[in-house]
Amino acid sequence: MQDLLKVAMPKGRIYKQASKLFREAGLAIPEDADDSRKLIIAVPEARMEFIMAKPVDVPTYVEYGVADIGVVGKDVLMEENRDVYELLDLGIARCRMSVIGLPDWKPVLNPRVATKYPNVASQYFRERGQQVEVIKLNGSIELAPLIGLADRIVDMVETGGTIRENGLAEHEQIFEITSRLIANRVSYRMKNAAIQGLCDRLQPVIAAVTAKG
Ligand SMILES: Nc1ncnc2c1ncn2[C@@H]1O[C@H](COP(=O)(O)OP(=O)(O)OP(=O)(O)O)[C@@H](O)[C@H]1O
Ligand SMILES: O=P(O)(O)OC[C@H]1O[C@H](OP(=O)(O)OP(=O)(O)O)[C@H](O)[C@@H]1O
Repeated sequence: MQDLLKVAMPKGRIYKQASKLFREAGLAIPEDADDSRKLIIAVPEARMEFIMAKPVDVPTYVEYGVADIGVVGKDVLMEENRDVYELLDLGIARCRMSVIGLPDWKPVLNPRVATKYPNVASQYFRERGQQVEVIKLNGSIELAPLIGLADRIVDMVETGGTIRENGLAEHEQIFEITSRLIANRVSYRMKNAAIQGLCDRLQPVIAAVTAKG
């Protein structure tokens, strides 16, 4: 019998898109899992078990091997820098990471940059030879330039609605972001048939979705 795969699934905005993709790949993901508060969801027909995680924790579960594979945004992967394999670009939860500020922003010496992504932001400005003070926040990042905590922010932009409604401007686009399928290094060897089988089922679905735009 095929190995059972423990899958770290992000709760929240990625889950709906990931479960849709898995269903389109022919996996029997129960519909009632979408609105459930259960943290461990058995998906017996697909030989899977979903571990419902906070998105930022997915690479941690996978690195430690308590999940064999996981679904996670590239933003989180870059920030967390965990020792995991990145297997597939799933093409879902598409957005971008950008530098944002007031429209009339002018460069200052040693500016403050607020973000949920201190490692990515520090590296970005370091590579450009710009000295900045990075301030870590956990949400409502757009507040920072509005109330004078920071000169600029590094944050996600999807529809652009949040920056528009708050009178902010997107100064630089840093990366295009999509969600990725990641694997624990040992699981990838020990459960290779099951993991490869999943990738083989997902790939044509991803190609079709990407072709549609
Ligand atoms: N508009 C968006 N803002 C932020 N992230 C987005 C957006 N659209 C897609 N994403 C992707 O979704 C992932 C999860 O988003 P986020 O970190 O906001 O978690 P969430 O689903 O709101 O759950 P939680 O609030 O519990 O962390 C991000 O890491 C990113 O890859
Ligand atoms: O371009 P948009 O479509 O408006 O999406 C971008 C917004 O969505 C995210 O916030 P989220 O909803 O996760 O809230 P939080 O970061 O304040 O928790 C992100 O941090 C931006 O604020």
